[in-house]
Amino acid sequence: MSKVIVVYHSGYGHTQRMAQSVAEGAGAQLLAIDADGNLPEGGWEALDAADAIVMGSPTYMGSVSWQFKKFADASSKAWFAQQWKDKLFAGFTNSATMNGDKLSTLHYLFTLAMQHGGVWVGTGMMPSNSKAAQRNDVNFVGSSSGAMAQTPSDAGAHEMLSGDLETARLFGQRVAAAAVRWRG
Ligand SMILES: Cc1cc2nc3c(=O)[nH]c(=O)nc-3n(C[C@H](O)[C@H](O)[C@H](O)COP(=O)(O)O)c2cc1C
Repeated sequence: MSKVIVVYHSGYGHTQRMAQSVAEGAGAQLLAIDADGNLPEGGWEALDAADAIVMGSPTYMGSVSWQFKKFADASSKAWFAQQWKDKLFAGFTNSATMNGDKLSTLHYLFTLAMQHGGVWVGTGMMPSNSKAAQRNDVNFVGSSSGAMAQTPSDAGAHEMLSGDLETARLFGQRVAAAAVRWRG
């Protein structure tokens, strides 16, 4: 069986809900980066042992949160030893605005994965962009690089749209299926 880890930071719970949906779809272990930018005990070892690492961060000022960046910088230890080479990687983010520069966040996660010598998995999903499209459709936000969710700035995590969470769940499923194929 392949091992998928979802490592994420969430300041106010929105990205955490997304992470839970991705993990549900992937059958993955969740690893939360805390408010100080640190992993729980055993976190690094779990990442070293993973076949696929799915990274999640809220979009803050057009990029990842500082807590996620602290984790990324600390991952240079694994980079030095090329410990994460040839793992699968994928990413997801949530922001308040429909665009909100979420793609910059995913690009950052992609670059981190490439620095580690990983292989990137996108959503593989068609966008919902016809006249009949509804905001709550799967992949209404329309991302191929990684899963995206959009939650209004005054909406709590419990108010996240089921369509965005379903997008995250299906994305997790795709990463898990890719990990099985990648292991051979
Ligand atoms: C410091 C900060 C910067 C933010 N920057 C952006 C941004 O660049 N684009 C955007 O659409 N939303 C932005 N937001 C809104 C967050 O992306 C949004 O509230 C998100 O749901 C937070 O996720 P979290 O609950 O997992 O922390 C920002 C919020 C904060 C607190």
